[in-house]
Amino acid sequence: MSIVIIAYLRIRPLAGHQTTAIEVPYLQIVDDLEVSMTPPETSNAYRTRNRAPERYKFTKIFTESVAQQDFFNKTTLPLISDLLHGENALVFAYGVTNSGKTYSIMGTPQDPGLLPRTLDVIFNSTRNYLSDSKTCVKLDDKFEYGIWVSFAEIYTEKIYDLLVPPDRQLKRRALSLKYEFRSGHKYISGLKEVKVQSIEEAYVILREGQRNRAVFSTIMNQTSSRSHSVFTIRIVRVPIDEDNYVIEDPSYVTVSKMSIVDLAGSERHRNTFNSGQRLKEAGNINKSLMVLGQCMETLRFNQLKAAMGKRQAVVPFRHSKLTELFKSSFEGDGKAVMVVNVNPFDTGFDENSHVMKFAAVAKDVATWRRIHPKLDLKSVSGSAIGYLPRDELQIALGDVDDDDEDDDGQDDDDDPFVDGLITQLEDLRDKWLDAETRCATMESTIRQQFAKEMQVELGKMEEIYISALKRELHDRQESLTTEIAKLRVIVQDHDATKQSLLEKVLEARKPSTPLILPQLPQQQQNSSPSQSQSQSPEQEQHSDRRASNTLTIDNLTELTSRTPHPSKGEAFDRFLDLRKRLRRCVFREEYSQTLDVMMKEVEQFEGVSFELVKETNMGKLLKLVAQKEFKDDIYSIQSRAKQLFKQFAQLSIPILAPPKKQGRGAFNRESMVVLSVDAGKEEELISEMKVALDSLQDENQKLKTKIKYMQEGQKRLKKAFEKTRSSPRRVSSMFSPILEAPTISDQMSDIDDEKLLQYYMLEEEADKASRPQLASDSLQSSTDDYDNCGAISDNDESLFYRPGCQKRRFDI
Ligand SMILES: Nc1ncnc2c1ncn2[C@@H]1O[C@H](COP(=O)(O)OP(=O)(O)OP(=O)(O)O)[C@@H](O)[C@H]1O
Repeated sequence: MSIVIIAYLRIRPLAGHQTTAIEVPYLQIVDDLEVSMTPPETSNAYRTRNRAPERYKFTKIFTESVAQQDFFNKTTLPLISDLLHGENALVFAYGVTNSGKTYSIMGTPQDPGLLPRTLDVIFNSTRNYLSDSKTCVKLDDKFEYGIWVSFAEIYTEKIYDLLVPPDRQLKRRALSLKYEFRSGHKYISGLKEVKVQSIEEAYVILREGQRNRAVFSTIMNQTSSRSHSVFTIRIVRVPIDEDNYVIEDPSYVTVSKMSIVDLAGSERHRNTFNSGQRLKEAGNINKSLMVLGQCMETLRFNQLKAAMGKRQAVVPFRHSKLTELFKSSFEGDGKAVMVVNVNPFDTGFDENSHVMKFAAVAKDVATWRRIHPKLDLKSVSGSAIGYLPRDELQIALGDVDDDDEDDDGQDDDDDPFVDGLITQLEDLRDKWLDAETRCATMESTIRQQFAKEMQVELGKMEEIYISALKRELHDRQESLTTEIAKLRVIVQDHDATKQSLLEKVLEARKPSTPLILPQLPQQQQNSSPSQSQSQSPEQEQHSDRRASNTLTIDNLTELTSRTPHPSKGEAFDRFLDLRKRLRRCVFREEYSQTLDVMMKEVEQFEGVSFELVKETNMGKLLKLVAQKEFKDDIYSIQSRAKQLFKQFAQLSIPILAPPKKQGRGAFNRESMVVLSVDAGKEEELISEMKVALDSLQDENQKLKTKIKYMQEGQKRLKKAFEKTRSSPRRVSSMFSPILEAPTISDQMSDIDDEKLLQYYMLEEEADKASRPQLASDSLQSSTDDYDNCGAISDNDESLFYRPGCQKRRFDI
């Protein structure tokens, strides 16, 4: 049957007068079995490891409020029952200094700890006398119990007897560990074991040991927490027969022990600023606690290896006195109970985390429980043997303590040859164990070294990686900065362009440079309130003066539908080439016939536009030539250049020409509007203007056609009038307003459809009146048209209102 090491956690309360040194509590109780520890920022764990909370499980957690009695009942009482039934037990308190180990084990006179209470219960149970606590274990009354106690101290890897007072020289004799052949376990050779008959005797022994410990501490200038104290209670259980005699047969005697250990504080010497003896102490404490930790780890590994069917490693029990002594307990000979003490109020996270980690490993160690043979009391016979001191008992039980210095050695029945072989075997066994241990230690050291090196390597790699990342980041940042700078320049350029455009727009908005457009039809005027504004007289004058700079609707159209850049065409190349040749000739002063030929070429160049001249810089060159003085200018180069320059300069006039002077068909001053152009709305305005222009052109076309028809009609009307001089007065009075009226084209703007209709009516009437005499082809063809529309009578108004006819007339 496997058993695990039992681990209890006891949290020390903060004493009433104390104030905590820990600002933020790092230990939280999750439930009865689990605590969580969050590394605070000040801890090493926070700086070096991950910062996630660490969780630790225990067999049970006792909070600050637990009473000593309750703590004892739940942790140690069950072990006492086992002990009195022949099982071994180990209780040890583990924790940093000041965490409450001694308080848990010894307690105070008013509130005793586990050890005094254990003694109390043992005597309550084995004697008929009950102490005040009255806590006891129910036992079979067929046994007699002998109780022996011993008290030892392990200090700097040496074992001392606390029940031996210091001698006159104040010297302490260190005891050695011996091998008990029968059980195969180590015991402290020469340790005084005192048989106690009552609880009082036991307390006296306990106090004696504590006093000696305090004296030794003073002698050695040590503090109590620097050593491990081991109090052992040995129970010898002997059956009694029906006649109440103790059965003397040693095979029916069971010996069990319970050790209660108050371990030294587990703090590390680097945190305690020790030197000299203190450092040695710390080193040795650390050694035994470290080995204890290693043993736990190895036992745990072996457990896992066993599960995988692998070979088990040697547990380094022999590396310290503490582990060597309690090897059997950790190997399953009885229960092992660990009391983990923590003081989260004035002990740092790192120290307690170390304790917790140890506990976490130890808690999971499972060992195979050794079953002690049960006594069959029915078959017991013989005489009683009574109680014997341990050494006598050992002899009675046949134990051979080979290397015990205090023992004389051999039994008379022992064979020296066999003893020699056994010794050799022991030596070999020891050597083998040593070798195994060295091997395990080496492996562990190598692993640690390797882990350290790996850590260093990983650290380096991390550094390299981080620096590479930084470099990369820096490069990217730089390239981004450059990119941003470039973009800024572009934005600035754009801003400049925008600015200049805005300035132009503003310039255009100024009353000095109005954007003058012909009055739009009613519909468009309504859509743009600004268009309904008319010019003030000053503005009119101004616009007159600057007529050449005014952007008219014609110019606008011309500008927006300007032909592509001349440099793209073949004419441009030729003209440019011509200019280059001309310039070369002028600069070399080759005033020969060549220059004349070139001038002729320029003069005869077809399709010269203002832009072509401007883009090829021909204008400038001609100006230059015009200003140049020629000797014997037989080809009149200078005057020809002047002429050409003027001629080319005039090419620009159609584009930026002032509005056509007023006249028939031109836009009069009243029909002009001044538009203010909002920034960024130029495009919109231009497209609006285009639409307006289109509609104006349509309108214009229609009007022209109407005028043409009217003129024709007027001619015909005149003719008809001449032919019908003899007609009734009524007719002539009807025609008189028309004949006196100005020409139709002059009235163009006043003519609307209504009037046009009247003209046609008169024309028709005159036509009808003269029809008998008329035979002209033109009129005939005209009446043919009417005939096609249907019958015509004098009063037939439907002539003009019949859809087909009316449409034909108005569609023109
Ligand atoms: N559960 C507790 N309730 C009340 N007081 C306690 C408790 N635990 C410890 N103390 C008090 O805390 C102080 C330190 O405790 P203790 O001496 O037991 O610590 P320790 O771990 O044994 O230290 P060291 O390793 O130095 O021996 C003592 O004054 C003790 O009375």
